[in-house]
Amino acid sequence: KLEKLPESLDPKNVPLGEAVLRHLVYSVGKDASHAVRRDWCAALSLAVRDRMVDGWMDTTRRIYKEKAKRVYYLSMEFMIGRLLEDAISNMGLTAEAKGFFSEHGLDLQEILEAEPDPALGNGGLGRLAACFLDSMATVGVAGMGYGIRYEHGIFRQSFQDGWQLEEPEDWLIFGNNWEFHRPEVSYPISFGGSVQQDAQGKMVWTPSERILAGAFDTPIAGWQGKHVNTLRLWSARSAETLNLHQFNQGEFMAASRQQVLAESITKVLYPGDHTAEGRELRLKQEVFFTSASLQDLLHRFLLDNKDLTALPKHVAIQLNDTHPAIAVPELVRLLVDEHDMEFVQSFEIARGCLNYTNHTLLPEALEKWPLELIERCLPRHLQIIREIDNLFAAEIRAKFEGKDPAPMQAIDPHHGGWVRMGNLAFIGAKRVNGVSALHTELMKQTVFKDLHEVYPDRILNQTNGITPRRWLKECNPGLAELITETIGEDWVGDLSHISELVPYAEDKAFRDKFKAVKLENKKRLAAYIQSEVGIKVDPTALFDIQIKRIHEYKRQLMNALETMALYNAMKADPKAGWQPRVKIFAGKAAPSYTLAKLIIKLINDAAKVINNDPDVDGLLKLVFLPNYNVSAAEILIPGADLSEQISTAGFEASGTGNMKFALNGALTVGTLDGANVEIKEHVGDDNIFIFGLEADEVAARQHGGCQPWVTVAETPRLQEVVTQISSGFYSNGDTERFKGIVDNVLAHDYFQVTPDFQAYWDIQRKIDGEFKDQDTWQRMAVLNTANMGWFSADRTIRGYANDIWKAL
Ligand SMILES: CCc1ccc([C@H](C)CC(=O)N[C@@H]2O[C@H](CO)[C@@H](O)[C@H](O)[C@H]2O)cc1
Repeated sequence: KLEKLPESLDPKNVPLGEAVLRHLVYSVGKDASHAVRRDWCAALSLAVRDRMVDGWMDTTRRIYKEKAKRVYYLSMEFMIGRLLEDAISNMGLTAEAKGFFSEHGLDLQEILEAEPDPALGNGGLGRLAACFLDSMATVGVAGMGYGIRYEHGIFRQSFQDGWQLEEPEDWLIFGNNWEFHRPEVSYPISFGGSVQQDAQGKMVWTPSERILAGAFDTPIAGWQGKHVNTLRLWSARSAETLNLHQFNQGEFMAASRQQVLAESITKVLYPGDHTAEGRELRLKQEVFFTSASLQDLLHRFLLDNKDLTALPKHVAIQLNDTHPAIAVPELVRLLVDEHDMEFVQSFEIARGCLNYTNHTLLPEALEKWPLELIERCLPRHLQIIREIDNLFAAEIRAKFEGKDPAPMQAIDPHHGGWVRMGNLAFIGAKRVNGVSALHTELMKQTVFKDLHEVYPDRILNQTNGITPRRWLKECNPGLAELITETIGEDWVGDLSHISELVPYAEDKAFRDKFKAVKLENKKRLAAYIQSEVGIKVDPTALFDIQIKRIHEYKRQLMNALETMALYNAMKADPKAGWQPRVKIFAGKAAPSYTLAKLIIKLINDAAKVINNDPDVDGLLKLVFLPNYNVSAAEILIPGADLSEQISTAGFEASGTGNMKFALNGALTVGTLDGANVEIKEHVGDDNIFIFGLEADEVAARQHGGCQPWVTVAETPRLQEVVTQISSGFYSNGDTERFKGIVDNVLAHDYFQVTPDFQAYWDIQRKIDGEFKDQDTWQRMAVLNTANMGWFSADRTIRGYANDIWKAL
């Protein structure tokens, strides 16, 4: 009877401003005259959330009614960024919100910036998951994100004398206005103990540790709020309550020991991007959210289905890399141990639902857990993994005479015994995909070569994408308005329409407007740089930006070395008519990654020298912005002229920053790596700057053993810079400080900086020339924006839905 609420309660019938004021007073408990920006931010968030709830319930009701196939996206990371501007835009409330606040002399932009940025991810993988949530809700997939509600996301980065400092990130300190706590949704997660066989021969696991997973739901509205899906994040708490007796004895620590231990599981995100640290707590985090998610989706399935053999018809599960790969034995365990199903049938059901996406080929990023740890923490899962390996081996022996299954199995008995999560995920999945065409081919030729031979149709490609809502409509309103006034607004919901801009590349008037928008964005970025690091940059200079996690394969070092060589050349002849450049870096290094942290220090030390040298004032500035995150990217990307995508070919699985820059009218300088290859195919060879060794050449050199010191000696500009660095030129004469970098480059140079340096220098000089011819440059820039339609995450999600999930 209460299904349909009285009209008067429908938030759509209350002007947004009134709803904001009502929440300010009755939800936030502040009156307008004393409210600060954060209070208005909270009130506006609650008012906008109200508008999403009806759509949310409608979507849920529709999914149940239509028995739509459900998609569950399991990810250890969701780098969702601030949600308010995105929700306002997707719900079509931007104008109304702007109007209300300017009416009251308040600036909506300032209120939006009062929202904390929930950095629940490290980098590409986490942000992709967030873009996918937006696209699944926009395209109308019944998709649900499952992850961890970390109390602390990726660390806050600051610099002390140029060195990276890490501090805990505190996104929840003022509460979270978007989530709904679901205390009634709670699942037990078990660890340790032992497994016995009962009289009926059934395996019974008696865990030594049990904690509870509690659900927190965040509504995810798609474009125009047509569909509102759910992001369910799990938080750990103890199954036991406080030990009151101990507490009264004053043993406060002992009394809350269980609570502290349990809550530590969802306390903080592991900051390792590409380095599997192999810590027990990390394994527990992976098991915790995976088990809670599988228990929850089975519970939901059984609400209106009885026959678990039908699960694959109604449910598709996507494993975001190997981090939730324990899902393979865990789903089998739940079906066998808790639903009394037969082992082989349970494995078939699990394999019918599970799909695995690989995001990296870096050996150190491929997770493998010590057998003894799995034995100790997950004795029942290990039994099941062994049975899966046996089933797999039998299948291989049956199908491939004389083929040894051992190298492909999950368990590697050698070197003390390991469980290889990549193999486990591959064996337990129906489909395995890479994230760019090149990466998927390399997966077949390298890490999964033998598995690909035995399962030739299992691997397919789904090239990454980005949501055009956050990464154009919201972060670059100037360009969005220009596009909409030129070709209408259909591009927001369907980015393939943006190709209607192609003819305007030939339209001088349009190019000038395009350029004017870019200049405004560069001025905004210049103000941000001034406020963040106190460096004044000229918005008419060429803004050359490299923003991403710091990693040797992403080659921030090669960019820094080229910058130092440019500095030398400018100093040698300041009047040579140089194209003024602002080199902008940003990105975090994993705290344990010393070489990456040393590269940050080198760039900061070089900046001190270059930015204070009057000889190159107005010609060259070097900036390293602290604490790069989603919100910073939303200011940096619209203000870029040049996008640095210079990874060692074969190492960047896809990249997604490359897509964001090109969509916002920046030109790419890059290698034929990851999705750069496909960006080149779509924007055209003349509208991108490609250089360097290709993946097969890199592989040949890495296996062939190269002599980087010889290459340096043969590359004068590089030699000069390397000599300067090792002589202490950038370190007040301290010849030791950057020894780690110099020795590494000269001796190993595994990531091929030395052989690619000259080509990189040459193409940068070519770019100087091209930028001077602004008409040509703007034509190329318009053609980049106009040809990026395919890189919408809506296209990617439709690919997953049609080729993998069968869910549309
Ligand atoms: C276990 C530690 C760990 C943590 C995160 C990861 C991620 C897979 C690293 C990552 O973010 N990979 C990036 O994924 C993006 C989305 O597909 C790609 O665009 C990037 O090329 C890839 O580096 C590996 C290992």
